[in-house]
Amino acid sequence: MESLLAAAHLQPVAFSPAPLSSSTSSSRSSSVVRGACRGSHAVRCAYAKDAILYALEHDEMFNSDEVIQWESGKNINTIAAAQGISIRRRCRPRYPSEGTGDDKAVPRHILEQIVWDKEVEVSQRKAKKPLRDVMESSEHAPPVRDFIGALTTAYVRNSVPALIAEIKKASPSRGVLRENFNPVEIAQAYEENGAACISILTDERHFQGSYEHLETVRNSGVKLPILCKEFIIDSWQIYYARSKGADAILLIAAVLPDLDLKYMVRVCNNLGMTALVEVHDERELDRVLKIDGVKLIGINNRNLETFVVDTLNTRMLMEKRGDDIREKGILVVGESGLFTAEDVAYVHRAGVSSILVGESLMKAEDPGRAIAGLFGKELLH
Ligand SMILES: O=P(O)(O)OC[C@@H](O)[C@@H](O)c1c[nH]c2ccccc12
Repeated sequence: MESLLAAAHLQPVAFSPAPLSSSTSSSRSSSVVRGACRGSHAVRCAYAKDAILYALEHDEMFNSDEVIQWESGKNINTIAAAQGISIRRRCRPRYPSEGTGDDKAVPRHILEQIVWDKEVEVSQRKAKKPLRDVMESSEHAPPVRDFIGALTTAYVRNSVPALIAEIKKASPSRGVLRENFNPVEIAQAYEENGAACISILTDERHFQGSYEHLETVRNSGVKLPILCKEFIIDSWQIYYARSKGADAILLIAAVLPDLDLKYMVRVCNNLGMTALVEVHDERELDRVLKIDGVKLIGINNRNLETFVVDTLNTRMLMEKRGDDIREKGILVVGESGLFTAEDVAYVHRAGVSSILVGESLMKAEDPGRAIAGLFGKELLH
């Protein structure tokens, strides 16, 4: 404890990533110290000891957004807004001595609602399984499968965009998509019909998904790499997804400020996973193109705040930034609102080499057979 308190005075602490392999006592100490570094200078000094005690007691690691708050003295929502992010974080109290200040706030749209619900969910999950335990479980997970490799091979094999086929029971925009829902049967059908990868929704509250779906599909004998489709707001979730067998994870630029994105991409890469970084507009795409280590970008045709879907979005962004993307060797996934072979050909012409499809497959009587309909031919696998 002495050394922790001493270390807490060696401020400012530059941002450094959290421990990536295991939670040793020294790595734990450093995260605790970073956790202590919050608020204005005065607040920081007054709370340093409290914060360390609190962090030790709760075994909690703080995320980069909190470090930026401390470093800049600005609230995370102010920082995020300056980057064009409209999602406000709920700012729950960290220390017993803090108040929330925005108890009466109401979410402005569905994405903000989802993120706020997610903050509650994640803090409950973390309380049950602290970071060091989840990191340890992730070390015993089944080996990571090569998500990007699977996309590239499928693209070369079929000369049409590689398919990431989604398993999604419901969505906030469309309600329940499929009553007869057996994730393993659907995954097997996707595999038999030439999908390159599988995406599985794990959010329970808004999509009726679960990590159990992911885990059972991963242990079912299906060989395709799996994307964990989540609303990631905390690196804890990445380790958790890995511990359940995920090979790739979604990071949404509309939700995560730059430093969180950078940090989380790095966590994914260090775990051998693929980060699919999702953008919806030019500003988000430009932010993401500045981040080192991004290998896969998803262009979402759906605006997550309004649900409006327009495939023109993929074309427009590829026209504007396609050269830059190709130069960096980044692969692009066209996401959402793809129902017909014409839709797929359209985004293919726009320059994408992979697509992510959920609704049109989930609504089909036979989701496996529906794949051929999407491409106008059977896929080889
Ligand atoms: O069902 P669709 O329109 O084919 O879309 C699939 C996928 O793109 C969509 O589920 C999605 C894209 N980005 C997301 C972020 C969170 C939840 C879901 C999504």
